[in-house]
Amino acid sequence: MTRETIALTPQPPTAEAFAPYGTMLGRAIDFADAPPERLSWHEPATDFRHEHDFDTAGGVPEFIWVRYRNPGPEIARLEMHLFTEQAVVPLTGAPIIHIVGRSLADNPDQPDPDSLTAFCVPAGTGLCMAPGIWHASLAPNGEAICLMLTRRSTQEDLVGHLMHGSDARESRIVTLADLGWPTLRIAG
Ligand SMILES: NC(=O)N[C@@H](O)C(=O)O
Repeated sequence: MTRETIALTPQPPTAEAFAPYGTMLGRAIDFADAPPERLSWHEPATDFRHEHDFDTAGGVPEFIWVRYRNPGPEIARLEMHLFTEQAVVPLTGAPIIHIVGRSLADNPDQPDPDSLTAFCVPAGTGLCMAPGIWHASLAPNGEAICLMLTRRSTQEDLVGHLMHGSDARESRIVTLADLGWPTLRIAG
């Protein structure tokens, strides 16, 4: 790899732009005219609609509360979860920069640098990643509190790895410098 730096310019999340990585949550839609399969309801005081059937591959789903404080702009590590989808929904005013990517075609345990995209995710929208999607999150505008939906066994496995160094059986975490990558950063 000859590039000095991989610089990603965050883009707004749209259903189309995020489709290679999973499902965008909270896309703009006319609640009053949502198609029947969206199981929606609209009245003067309330709108709601179906967004997504969350898939944990049979595991126990788990909500966790996440506080991101890493301002970036560099991203040192990427991680992915082998079996479960994972959704991240910013709750406070500060948007997050969520970086996602897919694995190399010939090595599922390494991200493909050419597949990376950064999204600027404001409160009120969210991203639900498919299993195997590499990711990292930055909070350049101050701490961002997020709701996260994941799989309990994946979380237990991840926390055990982070706290005690046990083998991660349900996730992969890579340090990009160990892969010989140039600096990965958010542009600007
Ligand atoms: N799962 C978890 O707790 N955190 C990471 O997966 C993350 O994306 O922040």
